[in-house]
Amino acid sequence: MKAGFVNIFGKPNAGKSTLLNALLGEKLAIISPKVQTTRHRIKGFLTEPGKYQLIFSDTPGIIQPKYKLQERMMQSVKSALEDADVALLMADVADNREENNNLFASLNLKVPCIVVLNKIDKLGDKRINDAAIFYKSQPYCKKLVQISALQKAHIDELINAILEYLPEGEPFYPEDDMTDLPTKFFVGEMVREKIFELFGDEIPYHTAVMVNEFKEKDTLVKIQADIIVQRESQKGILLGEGGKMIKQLGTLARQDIEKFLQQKVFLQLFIKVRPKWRDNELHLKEYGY
Ligand SMILES: Nc1nc2c(ncn2[C@@H]2O[C@H](COP(=O)(O)OP(=O)(O)OP(=O)(O)O)[C@@H](O)[C@H]2O)c(=O)[nH]1
Repeated sequence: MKAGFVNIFGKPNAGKSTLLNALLGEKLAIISPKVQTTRHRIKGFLTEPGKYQLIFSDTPGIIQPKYKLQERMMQSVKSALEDADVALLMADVADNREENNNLFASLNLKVPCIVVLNKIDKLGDKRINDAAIFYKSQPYCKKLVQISALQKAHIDELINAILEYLPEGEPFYPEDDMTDLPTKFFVGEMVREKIFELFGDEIPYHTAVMVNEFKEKDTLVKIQADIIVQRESQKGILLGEGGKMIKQLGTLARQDIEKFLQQKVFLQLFIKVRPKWRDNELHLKEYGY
C-alpha cells in the first residue's frame, strides 16, 4: 500500500481545479474561466483499497500579495508545498515557458516534482513536444506527464507517475472518505460558483459567501448563507430588479446543492454590505480565510 500527500501547483488558470475534478470525479473544486477563484486549499482523497491513497491539495493561483487576503493565500501555497510527498507543477502547454520555468525553479522544492503539461488538446504535436523537451531538461523535473484535464486524458498515467514517488504506508483517512473539508464549505463554493456564472467581471472578486446555518431536518436540509459585498451598488446588482437576480442565483445554487447532497434543500440567501472586508484581519478570520 502506498499513501501520501500530493500538491497541485501552478499559475492561475493552469487547470488545477479541473485536474482535481478529473481525478476525483466529484465537484470538489470550483471551476471558472476567471482567475483567482480558488481561495482555499482543497483536499480530496483518491483511494484504491489495498493499493494506494493519494491526498491531493489544490493551491490558490500565484498572485501578488496586494491585499491581505492574497498574502494569506501565498502563505497557504508555501505551507502546502512543504507538506507534500510529491508536487505536481502544472503548466498550460500554451503558456509562456520561461515564465513558468522561473516560477517553478524559484520554489526550490525539496520534494520530487512532476511537471504536468496540461491542455494538450489545444495544440498540435510539434508544439507539445517542444514544450515537453524544454521542461524535461530542467533540474526540478523528475518526470513529465502530458494530459488534458478537461478531456480526462492520460489521468491514469499521471496516477502511475505519482505512485512511483509515493512512500509505502497505511491510509491516513478512512477508505470511503472523499475529503476532510466540511460539507458547509462545498455549499458555500457552490453559491460562489453561481455568482461567477451570473455576474460580470467585477462582482465575483468583491464577494464572499459565508454559510451560517446548515441544519438537517427530516425531509430537507435548511441552509442559510450570507453573500458579503463591499458596496451598496454591488448589493443592488446582486439583488437585480425586484430581487430577480438573487432569486435566480438561489434557484441555480439550490439545484446544485441538492444534487451534491442528494437531498432536498431549503436555501436562504442574504446580501450584506461590509465595506472593508478584504483588508480587515478580523473579517478574514470570520470568513475562514
Ligand atoms: N482546453 C483545455 N482547457 C482546460 C484544460 N484544463 C483546464 N482547462 C480550462 O482552463 C480554465 C482554468 O481551469 P481551472 O481548473 O479553473 O484552473 P486553476 O489552475 O484551478 O485556476 P485557479 O483556481 O485560478 O488557480 C478553465 O476554463 C478550464 O476549463 C484542458 O485540459 N484543456
